[in-house]
Amino acid sequence: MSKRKLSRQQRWRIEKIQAERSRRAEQRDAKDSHKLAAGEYGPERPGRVIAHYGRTLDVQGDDSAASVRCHLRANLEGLVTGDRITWRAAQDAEGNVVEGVVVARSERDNVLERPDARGQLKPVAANIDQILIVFAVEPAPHPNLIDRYLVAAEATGIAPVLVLNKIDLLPESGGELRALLARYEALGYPVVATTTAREAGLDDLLARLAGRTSVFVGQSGVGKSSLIDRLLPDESLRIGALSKDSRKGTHTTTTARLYRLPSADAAELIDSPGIREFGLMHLDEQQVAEGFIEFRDLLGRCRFRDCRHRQEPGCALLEAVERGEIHPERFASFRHIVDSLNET
Ligand SMILES: Nc1nc2c(ncn2[C@@H]2O[C@H](COP(=O)(O)OP(=O)(O)OP(=O)(O)O)[C@@H](O)[C@H]2O)c(=O)[nH]1
Ligand SMILES: [Zn+2]
Repeated sequence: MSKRKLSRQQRWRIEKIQAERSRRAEQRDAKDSHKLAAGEYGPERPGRVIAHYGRTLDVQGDDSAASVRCHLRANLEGLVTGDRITWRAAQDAEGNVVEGVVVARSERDNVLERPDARGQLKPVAANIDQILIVFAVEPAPHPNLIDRYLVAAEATGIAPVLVLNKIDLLPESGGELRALLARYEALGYPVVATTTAREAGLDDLLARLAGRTSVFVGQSGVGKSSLIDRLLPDESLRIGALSKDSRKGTHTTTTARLYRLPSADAAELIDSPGIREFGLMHLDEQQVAEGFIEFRDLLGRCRFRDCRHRQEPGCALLEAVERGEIHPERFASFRHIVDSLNET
């Protein structure tokens, strides 16, 4: 295992310890809440955050299809869509669940972040299994752009999947695009080809979505909205199975929301404009290098410890390019991304 992989693991351990600390604090608070709300709320149960609006959340119990508007305990800050939580439900005289209180958050597998207006990183969604990077026959995919998305996805630790949309526009000769896709497939990335213009083509995508929580990202105009419309044809599903009262004051356009797809088994989608814009931000040179998966085993093997992989003698990456083990276009892409980081 390379040195850089280790340091990444160390970072992960620190995060884990911090998460454990806050989990304990949350558990203490949950105990207080237990006493406070004695008789008012039912027993603790597992659930998932479906959407959040400031101090209120929509929660779906693991054992139910409908979501419930929940309050948040005072010290439970920063919950996001996709968080797994513990909650307690309040029932009316007829035994219907009318509202709930969230008492604890479980540890996250991963989290998607984006900078807020002041440039501070803020979590927007958690516990995601895969990032579907959508690109299209038109507007044509720039290989560098795909690499940017892949690097950003790799930095989150969430598995990327490449989705080529608008294959109905693929010319007979579409050799260039196919070669590009084959290159990514050879690196081990799953690739799915779709079209929303024809009836065929969505089955592979549905198979990919089944049993997982996914987000769609990608450049404007590639067809993300069209794909999501196909997957969630029923507007009421999008708004969620909330009662009219619960829905009051909901900002459906800005918040990330989790949807369960009707057409695929246990498939979940988390969507929001903020997530769709996910791209390359806040990354340093080392993260970019780690984001190229074929570089990983070579990192730390250059002659110079501070090698920037430009023209240094004994550079393990340059040598791998020369041997044909790293595709020159991927390497050019790496350079391009690093240079763009230095510009800003
Ligand atoms: N030919 C063809 N056109 C498509 C396909 N999917 C989407 N489009 C068209 O491409 C255009 C952009 O589609 P959108 O779904 O709005 O793309 P988007 O990625 O959501 O774009 P933003 O909302 O800007 O991020 C629309 O005119 C769609 O009708 C497809 O499979 N084939
Ligand atoms: Zn080097």
